[in-house]
Amino acid sequence: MLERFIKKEETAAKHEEAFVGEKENLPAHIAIIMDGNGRWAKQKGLPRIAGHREGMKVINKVVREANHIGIKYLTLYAFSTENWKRPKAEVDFLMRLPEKFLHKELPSLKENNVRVTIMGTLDGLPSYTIDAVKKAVEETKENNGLVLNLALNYGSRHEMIRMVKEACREVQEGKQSIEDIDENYLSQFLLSSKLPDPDLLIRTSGEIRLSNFMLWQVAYSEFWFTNVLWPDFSEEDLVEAIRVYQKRKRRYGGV
Ligand SMILES: Cc1cc(N2CCCCCC2)n2ncc(-c3ccc(F)cc3)c2n1
Repeated sequence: MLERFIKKEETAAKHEEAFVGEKENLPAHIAIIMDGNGRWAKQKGLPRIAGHREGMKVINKVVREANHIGIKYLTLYAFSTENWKRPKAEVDFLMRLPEKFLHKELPSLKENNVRVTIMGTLDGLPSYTIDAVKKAVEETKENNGLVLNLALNYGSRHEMIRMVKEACREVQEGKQSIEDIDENYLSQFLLSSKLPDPDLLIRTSGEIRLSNFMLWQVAYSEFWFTNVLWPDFSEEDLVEAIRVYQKRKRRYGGV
């Protein structure tokens, strides 16, 4: 037990050292497309759901490390509107994960002052999934530490259609003129309207695409792609992504 504690402290110290004097240029908001779970399982001759189960375990490590480093917002792409096309058995398994994750992790999230928010459409999700996420949002709403924003039943094009409809409705009701519609006005209708846009987007498993994820919000984000499959993603991978981000943002006194 002591060895594990020492190891954890050494790891934390190492990471802290990596950022000593480099706290500036930290990304306030990191968004992650947690990809590669099915491939991880296939490589090990396991069913796809084993990859999702393993992928869920990684979240806790990443949340803890992000909180430790001082990241303010962490958005994780847990389930897209396109995921409904997967086999029923896989979707049923996935829909149980929010409840499983929160049953196990909510106490430590609360202990670490993490606020849980959900970005997506809860309509159409199973009641046990809705109940679990609503409970987590309610029980962490006063926390002011890391915001863990879970994209659940989320699709950026759905979000943009909703945004346009809201704007049209306000114009129809005379609350807004067409001439005054600008980025700022439309952004208020985003599902992520209470969060700043991601500074850094990470995608695992080597895929180089956005997959209908926060298309409006990542317009000016830095992207960091890694071949690491999500179940193998580690604190060191997160630190590496942040370090690359910091190097890109370093201006050496220039503009
Ligand atoms: C559908 C789904 C899939 C899911 N995977 C595990 C992680 C790898 C990627 C996909 C599979 N995870 N992991 C955590 C959640 C979750 C969602 C909402 C919430 F409030 C708390 C936890 C989750 N939800």
